[in-house]
Amino acid sequence: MFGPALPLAERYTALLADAGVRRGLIGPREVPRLWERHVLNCAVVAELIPEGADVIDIGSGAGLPGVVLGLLRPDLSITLLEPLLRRTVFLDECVTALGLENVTVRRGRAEEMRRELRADVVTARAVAPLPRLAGWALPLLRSGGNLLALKGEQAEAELTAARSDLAKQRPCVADVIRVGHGKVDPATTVVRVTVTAESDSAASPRSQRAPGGRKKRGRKR
Ligand SMILES: C[S@@+](CC[C@H](N)C(=O)[O-])C[C@H]1O[C@@H](n2cnc3c(N)ncnc32)[C@H](O)[C@@H]1O
Repeated sequence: MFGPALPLAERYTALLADAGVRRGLIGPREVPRLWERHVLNCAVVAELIPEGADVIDIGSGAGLPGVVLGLLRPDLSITLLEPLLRRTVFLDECVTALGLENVTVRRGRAEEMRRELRADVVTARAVAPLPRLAGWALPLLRSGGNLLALKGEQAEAELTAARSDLAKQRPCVADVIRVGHGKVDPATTVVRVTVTAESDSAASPRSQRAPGGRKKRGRKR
């Protein structure tokens, strides 16, 4: 699945198992299942993200899924958004160690970034219940953009309970999809919320750029 990025994925997994565990960012019991349950589980989400997209990963923690997406997809421009210093220090170290020129670490809370950040895709894994997460993520999305929330088996129930909340926040459609069949078991469950076309007078010209309109950047290995 990783192709030429496999050595980077292995290096990142080793960083999680070593410094990630020592600094309390990953539980020691997760080490035997880091690859299957964490790295692969996040990697399969890449197939939902269009070429050249700007991505914000809210609540990156130790870098899941943002670092995995960044190393797998050099075409993406990824912002790892994380409020806790201890975690942003680790994320900066990962970005440097892996030479990820397409990944930027930003310390802050998602709800405080409305004026500063815009993206085609927002990802989040294990960060907040859907209504709260959508309240943080939807203002950061360009029209037509997607929130991809990695959720557990209760995703359908969570979405059903959250639908009216979502509709109040911004015009959108939402569904639950499972990605990575045959690559990861169980497949990764994603709640996808797509912002539908709207007349958004607050949108900046930048916010209306289509994915892929950005010049590609190379990666230093
Ligand atoms: C349970 S951890 C999940 C980390 C990672 N996404 C993962 O799956 O391993 C939740 C993360 O969300 C971050 N977080 C909490 N509130 C946030 C907010 N308002 N904006 C951005 N991140 C937030 C926390 O600091 C923490 O790192």
